Amino acid sequence: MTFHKYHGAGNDFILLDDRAGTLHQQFDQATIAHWCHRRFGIGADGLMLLRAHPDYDFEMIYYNSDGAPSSMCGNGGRCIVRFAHDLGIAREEYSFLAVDGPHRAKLLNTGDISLEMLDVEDISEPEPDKVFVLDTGSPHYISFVEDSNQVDVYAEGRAIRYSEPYAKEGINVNFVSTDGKQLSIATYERGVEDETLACGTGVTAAAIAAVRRSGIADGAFHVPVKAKGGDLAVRGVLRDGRYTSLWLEGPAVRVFEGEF
Ligand SMILES: N[C@@H](CCC[C@H](N)C(=O)O)C(=O)O
Repeated sequence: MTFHKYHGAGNDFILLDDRAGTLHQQFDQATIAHWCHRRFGIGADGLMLLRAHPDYDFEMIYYNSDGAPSSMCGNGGRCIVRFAHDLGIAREEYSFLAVDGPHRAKLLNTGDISLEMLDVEDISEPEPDKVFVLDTGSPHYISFVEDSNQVDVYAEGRAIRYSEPYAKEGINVNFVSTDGKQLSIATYERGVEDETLACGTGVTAAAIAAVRRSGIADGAFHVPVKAKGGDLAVRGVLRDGRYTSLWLEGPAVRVFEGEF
């Protein structure tokens, strides 16, 4: 079987062309976890299948590196668009179905890929002005800190991820700091159960939390976000408490392909 390796700002994935729709019969959760293992397998934060779909350019099926299917992956969404393009599925604008619903995506002149994310309205603030919890396709805990690069992401992220009320379903934990111009972010991902170099739904959640925290009125926003594996940005519009027209932009790069 041919596999393809891609990354989006260091968030890396194994991609499989499953347009025939037969691959899921060939592996189970333990096999995916084995392939994603960084010492005994190919190594990746997740695995995706690109499936044919009658109403969309393709369907994205996503698994975390623990081998279990999970919720939306923003960097995965951007990488699977690049994969579709590399497979010869050429579009001005892509339209694909993911676990959280339909998405549009575009290849930008810079070479980056921009992915439309679902609207967000429900945001809770367990610690006002410091901690925000919201779902951008995947659930995120956003904690504003002095310097995200100084946080022990594995220890502190894991402690929050396994604390009540999050332990059962899990949550992705993001430490975010700002210099007033851009955000810096470090993320602990559930299902990988470790720090990853970037998380697209996490970057989207951090940008929304930063806009909310700034108290700005309705209007368009553009938030650059520095993840440990690369630079991303989120564009959007705040209207009557609803974050809409959300586009996540950043690199999505083919690394190599191989056989197993
Ligand atoms: N890396 C992803 C998020 C993947 C899903 C997450 N680990 C979860 O299970 O919630 C991204 O780029 O958004």
